[in-house]
Amino acid sequence: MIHVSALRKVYGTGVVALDGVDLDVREGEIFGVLGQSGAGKSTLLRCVNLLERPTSGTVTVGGQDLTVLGDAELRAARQRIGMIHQHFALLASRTVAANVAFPLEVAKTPRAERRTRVAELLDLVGLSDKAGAYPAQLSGGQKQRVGIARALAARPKVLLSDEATSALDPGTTQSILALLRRLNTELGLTILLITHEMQVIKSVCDSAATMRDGKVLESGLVHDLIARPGALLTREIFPLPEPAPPGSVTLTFAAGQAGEPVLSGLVRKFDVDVDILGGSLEELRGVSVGRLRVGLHGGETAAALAYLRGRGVLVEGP
Ligand SMILES: Nc1ncnc2c1ncn2[C@@H]1O[C@H](COP(=O)(O)OP(=O)(O)OP(=O)(O)O)[C@@H](O)[C@H]1O
Repeated sequence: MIHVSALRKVYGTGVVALDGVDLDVREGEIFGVLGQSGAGKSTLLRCVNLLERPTSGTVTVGGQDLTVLGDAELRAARQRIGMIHQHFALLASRTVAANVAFPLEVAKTPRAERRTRVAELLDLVGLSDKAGAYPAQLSGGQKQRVGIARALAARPKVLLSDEATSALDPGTTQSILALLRRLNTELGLTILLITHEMQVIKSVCDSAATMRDGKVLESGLVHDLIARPGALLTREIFPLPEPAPPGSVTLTFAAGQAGEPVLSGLVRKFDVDVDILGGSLEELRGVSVGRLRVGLHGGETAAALAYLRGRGVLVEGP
């Protein structure tokens, strides 16, 4: 649905914000781009709908290369790409309904159709009772729901989310993420979001990319990345002291394995002692994934490690 190739953005100041970014977002998935402040995430997102013109490279959305379009064609293409923002970007002097209606007015949608569509959208985000309220009378979560309704007014296939939950408390963050997941499922909406919050990646993203210094360091399906040796995402999700103590082994139990009695089998079959040095268990989109650092002593250690690998456990070290 979104294909970004060799994207480079050098600002007038000489700052290289994007330095050869490639990204593929599949139709119907939620794709999260994770990175620290200054990594280039916002620049990347703004380049995807050409709010920022890339210095070089291409951006294709729904099969259309946006970088070659003229102004009028680009305006039409942008209607198929909604966007939501960290600070909501609502018009303070307009009611909730009028905020949601705004893109429909710009698109010259007839008044009666506009009214029906606004009612549908407010119902979709659970704000039908706030149609006549002003943004100042809403909570942060409600404001973001208005932002989402407005972004979906023109029935886009793609939604871009610029740190949409960063200004919200954890409970409200979860409810907005649940809404995004529901819209993704019910409308088949493809969502590209940027975030610095690991919680966002853990709870809703199918795929993820990690950015640093204008580059994508790794990307793919979250569960595939977790199963990849040395993945940065795994280290972020399951922080363990680095470097690992000499002789220790780090085990990653990917989707579905975390509930299996693998360690007890290890002790029984190979007569090894297992020291647990650290670890944690996380839910990634509802599936348990675990990472454990252990010391193995005595018995048939090499055979024990081979057994773990044979069970599909990612074994790193010693
Ligand atoms: N309009 C601009 N003009 C010049 N430099 C810019 C501009 N916007 C961003 N930058 C620079 O580009 C780099 C990447 O910034 P960007 O905002 O894309 O990163 P980010 O990962 O989204 O960080 P944050 O979460 O802090 O916004 C930074 O060095 C930033 O200072």
